Amino acid sequence: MTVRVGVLGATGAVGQRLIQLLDPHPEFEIAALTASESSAGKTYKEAAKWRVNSPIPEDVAGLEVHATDPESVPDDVDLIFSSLPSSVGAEVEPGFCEAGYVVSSNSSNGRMDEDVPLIIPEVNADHVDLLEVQRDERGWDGALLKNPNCSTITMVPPLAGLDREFNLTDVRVSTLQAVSGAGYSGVSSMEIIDNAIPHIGGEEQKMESESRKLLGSFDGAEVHLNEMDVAASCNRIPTLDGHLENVWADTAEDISTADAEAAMESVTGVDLPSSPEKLITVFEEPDRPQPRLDRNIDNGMGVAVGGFRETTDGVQFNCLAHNTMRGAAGASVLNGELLNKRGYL
Ligand SMILES: N[C@@H](CC=O)C(=O)O
Repeated sequence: MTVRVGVLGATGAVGQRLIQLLDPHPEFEIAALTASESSAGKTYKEAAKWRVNSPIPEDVAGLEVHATDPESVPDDVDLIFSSLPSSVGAEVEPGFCEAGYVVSSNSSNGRMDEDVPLIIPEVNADHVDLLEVQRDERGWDGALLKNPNCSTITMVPPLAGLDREFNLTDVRVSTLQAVSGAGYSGVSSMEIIDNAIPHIGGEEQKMESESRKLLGSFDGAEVHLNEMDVAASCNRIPTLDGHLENVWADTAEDISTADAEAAMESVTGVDLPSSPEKLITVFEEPDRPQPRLDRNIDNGMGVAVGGFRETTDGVQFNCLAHNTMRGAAGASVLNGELLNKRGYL
């Protein structure tokens, strides 16, 4: 049965990607769009400055955009995708859940809340049942589930393979993040052309905390954070899409580069429409993965790894994923598919 879905923040960069992915989706049908007050009452085509590299879907172009409040969204919408600025998400998402809507959110508010599942389906799908605890505690008919930050999503699948086989103790990561991560008006051309910016506000803290939650264990009542120590340094570079990351991972057990590659490849896709079969592609060429060449791997939903070297206490590698697909809109859609499959809608 087709699931009727709504998109909050539909005119933004991630909102547009969501529409691109949801329009042809085999399980979902776009039924409601919301944006800021200034867009309410306009058609989507009038309200959105469409910047995605495929035409605006015809059946979406004429839909009316509503204000972002639960009263504006029809009751027969079963699932809401949210890509709101975090301050707005914090204000409105709980109201949607209280009104009975199930929300798959890309916004960063609430990701570390104890009763909010933070999910990458190929890594920790079992955490979704934290929603039972959330519903009990908050008295919601709806539910709130989050995907992680784009730079965290890039490194966690390969780390999951290492942790399962060899127990991670320390992770150090330095990122080279594309400008699309900051949105259309995030970084000006004068700031980023011929430059690199060694600061992305709040990003390091997100990588350090979210990765420990994703690789933590769920005992049916709460998620216990993984005990590994994570330190991140985040940098913006002038690529358009695709976050590249240099990772140093220390393990409790001895590990060779071949062991590391095999452990990562054991983290495969899951049985959901947007999950790639393979998930992690290992490159043997020392100069891969690269953003321009490899960000669209598995329709932008794969993770590419390479550049393996043994270190004193573990292994060093590079990883790359498409930040607005696997790292944002695609991640939310995948979580929506999980919610549907697990009967939460
Ligand atoms: N916070 C991230 C968003 C992901 O693309 C960034 O700034 O790059």
